[in-house]
Amino acid sequence: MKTITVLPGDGIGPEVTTSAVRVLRALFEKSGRDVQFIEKKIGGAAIDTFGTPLPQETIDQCHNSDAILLGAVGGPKWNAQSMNVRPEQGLLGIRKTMGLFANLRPVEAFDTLIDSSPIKRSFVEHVNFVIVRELTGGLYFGRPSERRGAHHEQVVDTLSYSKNEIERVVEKAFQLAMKRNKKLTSIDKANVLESSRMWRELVNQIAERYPEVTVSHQLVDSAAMQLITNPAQFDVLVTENMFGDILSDEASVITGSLGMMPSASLRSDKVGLYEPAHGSAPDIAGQGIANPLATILSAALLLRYSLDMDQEAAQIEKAVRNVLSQGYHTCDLQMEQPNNHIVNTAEITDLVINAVNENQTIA
Ligand SMILES: NC(=O)C1=CN([C@@H]2O[C@H](COP(=O)(O)OP(=O)(O)OC[C@H]3O[C@@H](n4cnc5c(N)ncnc54)[C@H](O)[C@@H]3O)[C@@H](O)[C@H]2O)C=CC1
Ligand SMILES: CC(C)CC(=O)C(=O)O
Ligand SMILES: [Mg+2]
Repeated sequence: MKTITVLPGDGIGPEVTTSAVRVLRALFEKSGRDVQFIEKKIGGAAIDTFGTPLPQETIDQCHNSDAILLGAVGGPKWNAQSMNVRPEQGLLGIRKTMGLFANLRPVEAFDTLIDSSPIKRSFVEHVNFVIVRELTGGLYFGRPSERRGAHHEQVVDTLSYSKNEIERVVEKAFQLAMKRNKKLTSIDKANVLESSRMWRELVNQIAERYPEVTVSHQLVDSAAMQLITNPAQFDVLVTENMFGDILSDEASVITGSLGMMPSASLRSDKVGLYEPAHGSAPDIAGQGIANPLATILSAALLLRYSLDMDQEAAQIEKAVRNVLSQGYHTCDLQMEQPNNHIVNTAEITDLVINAVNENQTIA
């Protein structure tokens, strides 16, 4: 039997993981797969119960899982707490403890959502790329990271990488590019940062083993602009942890909403952690209106990468497309077509499950 650990977290986290688990259960029932779901706490919810954002029982359970499905962590309730008990530390901690160094964030402009993006239709049409974000090193993990001085008048954060940390994520990005359109864009700040210069050197070295892949380098500031002005040029992007964090929220604008961007955090074996790219959205939490599609699409990635269930993954993706193409969407998406229906989190989940059940085969 396979085990999926569910970490709902905070804010809209429990709302969107509930949706994704419902879709997964429907699929497992249909395909006769024996999969158990075990829920554990992380983030603010864990601080409230255990005094820590990443309790040992959560870590142990994740280590005994085939895959992890996570909602989101954080919220204003925990913002006043000192840094070592912030909910976000739970998320960073589980990624690091599990060694999940490669975060894949696919960006696809679905036909029916093209006009939901504020970017011109001609720029967004046919866009389909994946951001590969380094996830367990870089600026979010470098030490020291602290306040200094008698009056805490100074502060330091550190961007640190070993060769191996860069090589393994770049290798993953090349492997992905080989399965796609064989185009890799590495994003850095090599005109300023030593870490970026080493990053660039290693990308060029690894490129020699992938002669079919066309490699280019872009500075992160210009890449941020080109993501909006010419997103169709991209196939696979690979970049440092914080650069990838920021660029992926920016890229979500192409999809119509942050609520449309799934992610898979991977390592060398099949175990992975799957979560939407968005946060806990405290401004809409508890209202039942969150868009669960990023988490449902993350569940599809879970099936593909951790459970070898490619066909079922494709069924979820097809179901999501079908529901959107019928004009159903949550209120974060702006749709102006005539058959436009705004629905809530539970309703869009029901529609996806119905669409999964109706489509026995993949077109
Ligand atoms: N992976 C994680 O657990 C992440 C956690 N965070 C945490 O989340 C908290 C809130 O952060 P924010 O900066 O507000 O970012 P956020 O991603 O939670 O929200 C940004 C905006 O997007 C909207 N939004 C996000 N997801 C949505 C969805 N599924 N459906 C509809 N609308 C959606 C929100 O309502 C908000 O207006 C913070 O504590 C932050 O640290 C932020 C990013 C990722
Ligand atoms: C705690 C943050 C690094 C979470 C975040 O913004 C993300 O992973 O996208
Ligand atoms: Mg982020």
